[in-house]
Amino acid sequence: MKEQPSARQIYGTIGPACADVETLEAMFRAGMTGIRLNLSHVTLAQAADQVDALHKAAQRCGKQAELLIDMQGPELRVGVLAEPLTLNEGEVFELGGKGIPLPEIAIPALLPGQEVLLDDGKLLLRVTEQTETGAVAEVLRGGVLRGRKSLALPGADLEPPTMTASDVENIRVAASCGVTGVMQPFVRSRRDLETVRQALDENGGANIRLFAKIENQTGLERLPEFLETADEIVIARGDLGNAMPLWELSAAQKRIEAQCRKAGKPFMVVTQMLASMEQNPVPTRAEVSDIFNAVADGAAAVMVTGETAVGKWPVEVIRYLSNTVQAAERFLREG
Ligand SMILES: Nc1ncnc2c1ncn2[C@@H]1O[C@H](COP(=O)(O)OP(=O)(O)O)[C@@H](O)[C@H]1O
Ligand SMILES: C=C(OP(=O)(O)O)C(=O)O
Repeated sequence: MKEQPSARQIYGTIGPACADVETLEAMFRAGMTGIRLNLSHVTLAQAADQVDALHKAAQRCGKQAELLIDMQGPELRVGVLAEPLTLNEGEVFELGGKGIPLPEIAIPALLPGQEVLLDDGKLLLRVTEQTETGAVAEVLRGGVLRGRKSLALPGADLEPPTMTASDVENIRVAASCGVTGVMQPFVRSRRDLETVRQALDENGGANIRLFAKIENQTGLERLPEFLETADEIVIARGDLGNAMPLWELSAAQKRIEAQCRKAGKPFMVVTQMLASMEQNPVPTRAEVSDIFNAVADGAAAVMVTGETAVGKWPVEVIRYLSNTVQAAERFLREG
Protein backbone atom coordinates (compact mmCIF):
# COMPACT_ATOMS: atom_id res chain seq x y z
CA MET A 1 0.00 0.00 0.00
CA LYS A 2 1.32 3.46 -0.92
CA GLU A 3 2.10 5.67 2.09
CA GLN A 4 -0.12 8.78 2.26
CA PRO A 5 1.85 12.03 2.54
CA SER A 6 1.89 13.26 6.12
CA ALA A 7 -0.69 15.87 7.06
CA ARG A 8 1.81 17.34 9.49
CA GLN A 9 4.70 19.71 9.02
CA ILE A 10 8.17 18.25 9.48
CA TYR A 11 10.97 20.74 9.98
CA GLY A 12 14.74 20.47 10.12
CA THR A 13 17.09 23.27 11.21
CA ILE A 14 19.61 24.43 8.62
CA GLY A 15 23.28 24.62 9.58
CA PRO A 16 26.73 23.56 8.37
CA ALA A 17 25.81 19.85 8.37
CA CYS A 18 23.06 20.16 5.76
CA ALA A 19 23.33 23.51 3.97
CA ASP A 20 24.14 22.14 0.50
CA VAL A 21 21.55 21.53 -2.22
CA GLU A 22 22.12 17.75 -2.38
CA THR A 23 21.66 17.14 1.34
CA LEU A 24 18.63 19.41 1.52
CA GLU A 25 17.12 17.68 -1.51
CA ALA A 26 17.62 14.30 0.19
CA MET A 27 15.97 15.70 3.32
CA PHE A 28 12.94 16.87 1.34
CA ARG A 29 12.70 13.48 -0.35
CA ALA A 30 12.85 11.84 3.09
CA GLY A 31 9.74 13.78 4.15
CA MET A 32 10.89 17.20 5.32
CA THR A 33 8.35 19.95 4.55
CA GLY A 34 10.36 22.99 5.63
CA ILE A 35 13.39 24.40 7.35
CA ARG A 36 14.03 26.60 10.36
CA LEU A 37 16.83 29.12 10.15
CA ASN A 38 18.09 30.10 13.60
CA LEU A 39 18.92 33.80 13.36
CA SER A 40 20.79 33.75 16.65
CA HIS A 41 23.80 32.49 14.68
CA VAL A 42 23.55 34.37 11.37
CA THR A 43 21.52 37.18 9.82
CA LEU A 44 19.23 36.49 6.86
CA ALA A 45 21.67 38.40 4.66
CA GLN A 46 24.62 36.27 5.88
CA ALA A 47 22.56 33.13 5.28
CA ALA A 48 21.80 34.04 1.65
CA ASP A 49 23.66 30.96 0.34
CA GLN A 50 21.83 28.66 2.77
CA VAL A 51 18.45 30.13 1.78
CA ASP A 52 19.34 29.83 -1.89
CA ALA A 53 20.33 26.16 -1.44
CA LEU A 54 17.02 25.54 0.32
CA HIS A 55 14.92 27.00 -2.49
CA LYS A 56 16.94 25.12 -5.13
CA ALA A 57 16.55 21.82 -3.28
CA ALA A 58 12.79 22.29 -2.87
CA GLN A 59 12.47 23.18 -6.53
CA ARG A 60 14.26 19.96 -7.54
CA CYS A 61 11.60 18.04 -5.62
CA GLY A 62 8.74 20.10 -7.06
CA LYS A 63 7.99 21.49 -3.60
CA GLN A 64 7.50 24.96 -2.20
CA ALA A 65 9.90 25.17 0.75
CA GLU A 66 8.61 26.52 4.00
CA LEU A 67 11.21 28.74 5.61
CA LEU A 68 10.77 29.63 9.27
CA ILE A 69 13.07 32.22 10.75
CA ASP A 70 13.72 31.95 14.47
CA MET A 71 14.33 35.45 15.81
CA GLN A 72 16.69 36.53 18.58
CA GLY A 73 13.87 38.27 20.45
CA PRO A 74 14.25 38.58 24.23
CA GLU A 75 16.33 35.39 24.44
CA LEU A 76 19.61 35.79 26.33
CA ARG A 77 22.73 34.29 24.77
CA VAL A 78 26.44 34.21 25.46
CA GLY A 79 28.41 36.51 23.12
CA VAL A 80 30.81 35.38 20.41
CA LEU A 81 33.74 33.21 21.60
CA ALA A 82 36.93 33.03 19.52
CA GLU A 83 36.99 29.29 20.21
CA PRO A 84 35.11 26.76 22.33
CA LEU A 85 35.90 27.01 26.03
CA THR A 86 36.17 24.00 28.36
CA LEU A 87 34.64 24.66 31.77
CA ASN A 88 35.64 22.07 34.37
CA GLU A 89 33.70 21.46 37.56
CA GLY A 90 35.17 23.44 40.46
CA GLU A 91 36.96 26.00 38.27
CA VAL A 92 36.08 29.68 38.48
CA PHE A 93 35.48 31.95 35.49
CA GLU A 94 34.91 35.64 35.01
CA LEU A 95 31.53 36.50 33.48
CA GLY A 96 31.36 39.79 31.55
CA GLY A 97 34.30 42.21 31.35
CA LYS A 98 37.34 40.37 29.97
CA GLY A 99 35.76 36.98 30.72
CA ILE A 100 32.90 35.08 29.07
CA PRO A 101 30.98 37.73 27.10
CA LEU A 102 27.39 38.18 28.30
CA PRO A 103 24.68 40.65 27.20
CA GLU A 104 24.78 44.00 29.07
CA ILE A 105 21.28 43.49 30.43
CA ALA A 106 22.38 40.33 32.28
CA ILE A 107 25.29 41.93 34.19
CA PRO A 108 23.35 43.61 37.07
CA ALA A 109 21.59 40.28 37.76
CA LEU A 110 24.88 38.48 38.49
CA LEU A 111 24.58 38.65 42.27
CA PRO A 112 26.29 36.15 44.59
CA GLY A 113 24.32 32.89 44.62
CA GLN A 114 22.73 33.49 41.18
CA GLU A 115 22.70 30.33 39.08
CA VAL A 116 23.81 30.63 35.46
CA LEU A 117 22.60 28.00 33.00
CA LEU A 118 24.38 27.74 29.66
CA ASP A 119 23.51 25.87 26.45
CA ASP A 120 19.99 24.80 27.44
CA GLY A 121 21.19 23.96 30.95
CA LYS A 122 23.93 21.55 29.92
CA LEU A 123 26.40 23.70 31.91
CA LEU A 124 25.70 25.24 35.32
CA LEU A 125 27.65 27.93 37.20
CA ARG A 126 26.96 29.82 40.41
CA VAL A 127 28.06 33.42 40.98
CA THR A 128 30.47 33.71 43.92
CA GLU A 129 31.21 37.45 43.76
CA GLN A 130 30.30 40.57 41.84
CA THR A 131 33.05 42.58 40.16
CA GLU A 132 33.05 46.05 38.58
CA THR A 133 32.42 44.66 35.11
CA GLY A 134 30.52 41.46 35.85
CA ALA A 135 31.04 38.59 38.22
CA VAL A 136 33.09 35.56 39.14
CA ALA A 137 31.31 32.21 39.05
CA GLU A 138 32.14 28.65 39.97
CA VAL A 139 31.42 25.79 37.58
CA LEU A 140 29.01 23.30 39.17
CA ARG A 141 28.36 21.27 36.02
CA GLY A 142 31.05 21.48 33.40
CA GLY A 143 31.29 20.99 29.66
CA VAL A 144 32.37 22.69 26.47
CA LEU A 145 30.89 26.13 25.87
CA ARG A 146 30.58 27.49 22.33
CA GLY A 147 29.73 31.08 21.43
CA ARG A 148 26.11 32.29 21.07
CA LYS A 149 24.76 29.48 23.25
CA SER A 150 21.69 30.13 25.37
CA LEU A 151 22.00 31.78 28.78
CA ALA A 152 19.38 31.52 31.52
CA LEU A 153 19.43 33.20 34.93
CA PRO A 154 16.71 31.45 36.96
CA GLY A 155 14.71 33.86 39.10
CA ALA A 156 16.28 37.03 37.63
CA ASP A 157 13.70 39.59 36.53
CA LEU A 158 15.01 40.92 33.20
CA GLU A 159 12.92 42.62 30.53
CA PRO A 160 14.82 42.54 27.21
CA PRO A 161 13.02 44.22 24.28
CA THR A 162 10.77 42.19 21.95
CA MET A 163 13.13 42.54 18.98
CA THR A 164 16.84 43.21 18.62
CA ALA A 165 18.19 45.59 15.95
CA SER A 166 19.15 42.50 13.96
CA ASP A 167 15.56 41.15 14.23
CA VAL A 168 14.21 44.43 12.80
CA GLU A 169 16.60 44.18 9.84
CA ASN A 170 15.77 40.49 9.28
CA ILE A 171 12.03 41.23 9.26
CA ARG A 172 12.61 44.00 6.73
CA VAL A 173 13.99 41.51 4.17
CA ALA A 174 11.96 38.43 5.22
CA ALA A 175 9.30 38.54 2.51
CA SER A 176 11.86 38.99 -0.27
CA CYS A 177 13.80 35.92 1.01
CA GLY A 178 10.76 33.64 0.78
CA VAL A 179 10.19 33.43 4.54
CA THR A 180 6.86 31.76 5.32
CA GLY A 181 6.92 31.90 9.11
CA VAL A 182 8.51 33.83 11.96
CA MET A 183 9.20 32.19 15.31
CA GLN A 184 9.19 34.66 18.18
CA PRO A 185 11.19 33.38 21.20
CA PHE A 186 10.28 33.83 24.87
CA VAL A 187 6.84 35.32 24.18
CA ARG A 188 5.71 37.12 27.34
CA SER A 189 2.56 38.92 26.25
CA ARG A 190 0.16 39.64 23.42
CA ARG A 191 2.09 42.89 22.96
CA ASP A 192 5.24 40.94 21.97
CA LEU A 193 3.32 39.21 19.19
CA GLU A 194 1.52 42.36 18.08
CA THR A 195 4.87 44.14 17.78
CA VAL A 196 6.26 41.45 15.48
CA ARG A 197 3.00 41.20 13.53
CA GLN A 198 3.04 44.94 12.93
CA ALA A 199 6.67 44.86 11.78
CA LEU A 200 5.81 42.04 9.35
CA ASP A 201 2.73 43.82 8.01
CA GLU A 202 4.73 47.01 7.45
CA ASN A 203 7.39 45.11 5.50
CA GLY A 204 5.30 43.17 3.00
CA GLY A 205 4.99 40.12 5.28
CA ALA A 206 1.22 40.10 5.89
CA ASN A 207 1.05 36.47 4.73
CA ILE A 208 3.92 35.32 6.94
CA ARG A 209 2.68 33.17 9.80
CA LEU A 210 3.61 34.01 13.38
CA PHE A 211 4.78 31.22 15.69
CA ALA A 212 4.88 31.89 19.46
CA LYS A 213 7.62 29.98 21.28
CA ILE A 214 6.78 29.08 24.88
CA GLU A 215 10.14 29.00 26.65
CA ASN A 216 9.69 30.12 30.25
CA GLN A 217 7.25 30.41 33.14
CA THR A 218 5.92 33.76 31.93
CA GLY A 219 5.06 32.23 28.56
CA LEU A 220 3.34 29.31 30.28
CA GLU A 221 1.33 31.54 32.61
CA ARG A 222 0.31 34.09 29.96
CA LEU A 223 -0.46 31.63 27.16
CA PRO A 224 -4.26 32.16 27.50
CA GLU A 225 -3.70 35.91 26.95
CA PHE A 226 -1.82 35.57 23.64
CA LEU A 227 -2.97 32.20 22.29
CA GLU A 228 -5.38 33.85 19.83
CA THR A 229 -2.75 36.30 18.52
CA ALA A 230 -0.37 33.53 17.41
CA ASP A 231 -0.91 31.48 14.27
CA GLU A 232 0.82 28.51 15.90
CA ILE A 233 2.26 27.70 19.34
CA VAL A 234 5.74 26.21 19.65
CA ILE A 235 6.58 24.09 22.69
CA ALA A 236 10.30 24.98 22.78
CA ARG A 237 11.52 22.36 25.21
CA GLY A 238 15.18 23.40 25.14
CA ASP A 239 14.68 26.63 27.03
CA LEU A 240 11.40 25.61 28.67
CA GLY A 241 13.31 22.77 30.30
CA ASN A 242 15.53 25.38 31.98
CA ALA A 243 12.52 26.97 33.61
CA MET A 244 11.58 23.97 35.77
CA PRO A 245 12.99 20.68 37.01
CA LEU A 246 13.23 18.48 33.92
CA TRP A 247 10.82 15.92 35.35
CA GLU A 248 8.11 18.62 35.25
CA LEU A 249 8.61 19.35 31.53
CA SER A 250 6.30 16.66 30.16
CA ALA A 251 3.39 17.88 32.30
CA ALA A 252 4.05 21.45 31.08
CA GLN A 253 4.06 20.17 27.49
CA LYS A 254 0.77 18.31 28.02
CA ARG A 255 -0.86 21.40 29.60
CA ILE A 256 0.11 23.59 26.63
CA GLU A 257 -1.13 20.91 24.22
CA ALA A 258 -4.48 20.69 26.02
CA GLN A 259 -4.95 24.47 25.87
CA CYS A 260 -4.12 24.50 22.17
CA ARG A 261 -6.46 21.61 21.39
CA LYS A 262 -9.29 23.33 23.29
CA ALA A 263 -8.75 26.57 21.36
CA GLY A 264 -8.27 24.79 18.02
CA LYS A 265 -4.78 26.30 17.78
CA PRO A 266 -2.08 24.30 15.95
CA PHE A 267 1.02 23.51 17.98
CA MET A 268 4.53 22.33 17.23
CA VAL A 269 6.75 20.20 19.49
CA VAL A 270 10.49 20.84 19.18
CA THR A 271 13.98 20.10 20.50
CA GLN A 272 15.92 16.94 21.33
CA MET A 273 13.39 14.77 19.48
CA LEU A 274 16.31 12.79 18.04
CA ALA A 275 19.22 14.25 20.02
CA SER A 276 21.24 11.02 20.09
CA MET A 277 21.31 11.12 16.28
CA GLU A 278 23.69 14.09 16.34
CA GLN A 279 26.26 11.29 16.80
CA ASN A 280 24.49 8.02 15.92
CA PRO A 281 22.67 6.81 12.79
CA VAL A 282 19.90 5.12 14.83
CA PRO A 283 17.77 6.86 17.51
CA THR A 284 16.81 5.54 20.91
CA ARG A 285 13.43 3.90 21.50
CA ALA A 286 12.58 6.75 23.87
CA GLU A 287 13.17 9.31 21.10
CA VAL A 288 10.85 7.67 18.57
CA SER A 289 8.30 7.28 21.34
CA ASP A 290 8.53 11.02 22.05
CA ILE A 291 7.78 11.86 18.39
CA PHE A 292 4.95 9.34 18.22
CA ASN A 293 3.34 10.72 21.39
CA ALA A 294 3.60 14.33 20.19
CA VAL A 295 1.59 13.36 17.10
CA ALA A 296 -0.84 11.25 19.13
CA ASP A 297 -1.39 14.31 21.35
CA GLY A 298 -2.30 16.38 18.30
CA ALA A 299 0.89 18.17 17.22
CA ALA A 300 0.50 19.90 13.84
CA ALA A 301 4.27 19.98 13.43
CA VAL A 302 7.52 18.60 14.81
CA MET A 303 10.99 20.05 14.45
CA VAL A 304 14.58 19.02 15.07
CA THR A 305 17.39 21.50 15.77
CA GLY A 306 21.07 20.55 16.22
CA GLU A 307 20.37 17.05 14.80
CA THR A 308 20.28 18.48 11.26
CA ALA A 309 22.22 21.74 11.82
CA VAL A 310 25.41 20.17 13.15
CA GLY A 311 24.70 16.42 13.43
CA LYS A 312 26.36 13.64 11.48
CA TRP A 313 23.15 12.15 10.01
CA PRO A 314 20.81 14.93 8.84
CA VAL A 315 19.04 12.87 6.16
CA GLU A 316 18.57 9.85 8.45
CA VAL A 317 17.20 12.18 11.12
CA ILE A 318 14.47 13.41 8.78
CA ARG A 319 13.74 9.84 7.68
CA TYR A 320 13.19 8.72 11.29
CA LEU A 321 11.21 11.83 12.08
CA SER A 322 8.97 11.52 9.05
CA ASN A 323 8.46 7.76 9.28
CA THR A 324 7.60 7.97 12.97
CA VAL A 325 5.10 10.77 12.31
CA GLN A 326 3.50 8.63 9.61
CA ALA A 327 3.40 5.59 11.89
CA ALA A 328 1.59 7.69 14.51
CA GLU A 329 -0.85 9.01 11.90
CA ARG A 330 -1.55 5.45 10.78
CA PHE A 331 -2.17 4.48 14.39
CA LEU A 332 -4.58 7.40 14.84
CA ARG A 333 -6.49 6.31 11.71
CA GLU A 334 -6.49 2.56 12.17
CA GLY A 335 -5.57 1.84 15.78
N1 LIG B 1 22.41 29.00 10.01
C1 LIG B 1 23.47 28.54 10.68
N2 LIG B 1 24.70 28.72 10.19
C2 LIG B 1 25.78 28.23 10.84
N3 LIG B 1 25.72 27.53 11.99
C3 LIG B 1 24.51 27.33 12.53
C4 LIG B 1 23.33 27.81 11.91
N4 LIG B 1 22.26 27.44 12.65
C5 LIG B 1 22.76 26.74 13.68
N5 LIG B 1 24.10 26.67 13.63
C6 LIG B 1 24.98 25.93 14.56
O1 LIG B 1 24.26 24.76 14.94
C7 LIG B 1 24.10 24.70 16.36
C8 LIG B 1 22.76 24.02 16.69
O2 LIG B 1 21.68 24.77 16.17
P1 LIG B 1 20.46 25.19 17.11
O3 LIG B 1 19.99 24.02 17.89
O4 LIG B 1 19.45 25.90 16.28
O5 LIG B 1 21.19 26.26 18.03
P2 LIG B 1 21.17 26.58 19.60
O6 LIG B 1 21.32 25.30 20.34
O7 LIG B 1 22.35 27.49 19.75
O8 LIG B 1 19.87 27.27 19.84
C9 LIG B 1 24.24 26.14 16.81
O9 LIG B 1 24.66 26.25 18.13
C10 LIG B 1 25.27 26.70 15.84
O10 LIG B 1 26.57 26.36 16.26
C1 LIG C 1 14.21 25.57 19.77
C2 LIG C 1 14.51 26.20 20.89
O1 LIG C 1 15.09 27.43 20.85
P1 LIG C 1 16.64 27.79 20.74
O2 LIG C 1 17.27 26.86 19.73
O3 LIG C 1 16.61 29.20 20.30
O4 LIG C 1 17.20 27.61 22.11
C3 LIG C 1 14.22 25.62 22.22
O5 LIG C 1 14.49 26.31 23.22
O6 LIG C 1 13.68 24.51 22.30
